[in-house]
Amino acid sequence: MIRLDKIQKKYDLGDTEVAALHEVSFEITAGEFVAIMGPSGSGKSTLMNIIGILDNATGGTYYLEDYDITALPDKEQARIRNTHFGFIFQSFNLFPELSAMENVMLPMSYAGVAYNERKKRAAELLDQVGLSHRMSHLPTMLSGGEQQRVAIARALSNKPNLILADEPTGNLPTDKGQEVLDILTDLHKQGTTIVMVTHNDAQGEMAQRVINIRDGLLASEVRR
Ligand SMILES: Nc1ncnc2c1ncn2[C@@H]1O[C@H](COP(=O)(O)OP(=O)(O)OP(=O)(O)O)[C@@H](O)[C@H]1O
Repeated sequence: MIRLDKIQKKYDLGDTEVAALHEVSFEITAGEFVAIMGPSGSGKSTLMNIIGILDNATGGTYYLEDYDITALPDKEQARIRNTHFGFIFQSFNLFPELSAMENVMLPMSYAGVAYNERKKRAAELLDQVGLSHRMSHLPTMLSGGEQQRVAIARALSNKPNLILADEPTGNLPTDKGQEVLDILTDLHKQGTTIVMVTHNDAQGEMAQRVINIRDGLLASEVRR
């Protein structure tokens, strides 16, 4: 599904350069649950941003299904990003002026789904994450765990093949983090491919495969 071939990322800071990734190569097969682990500053978020086509590599080739992502124009990259990925971030990233329901509906409007269908699907997804009683709440009226569950419902709205989760439990207390992980584990059982950045060893153990990044290099890999 995903193949990274010698992916490099350099950030140009004018008079200096930061090399965040050095020739990272690996594949992710459809249906896998992969954890990406490594110390702070090792390049995990940079790697996730490249996989999710939120940023471009400065070297190497990224294949997603039959697409050579690195060779595509921005517009085509955006279309693939919107149709293939669901994103979950550490800081939830909900729109504060939109209700839970409207936040979940939003990506579907970008994808051209009709209003009634958007509303129906958003209600189903919020129900799936246990928030059918919170649909009209604004994010500020929701707890952190509830906000992250809205973010998961939003990530699922366009039926993505792949969920990219960057420290999804980083801002949550342990019990609420566990609820989020349980939802991700269920999604994986239903066939969704999941790539998750985590600092937490116990969470890494929930994945089938752990990719360890150190100083922008793939340091080791563990498969279960
Ligand atoms: N926009 C940027 N401009 C310049 N340097 C950057 C930028 N983003 C990241 N870096 C640098 O690239 C390296 C990798 O950063 P990255 O955010 O990918 O690490 P990380 O493993 O996700 O860290 P953390 O666990 O702390 O989130 C770091 O040295 C960081 O300072």
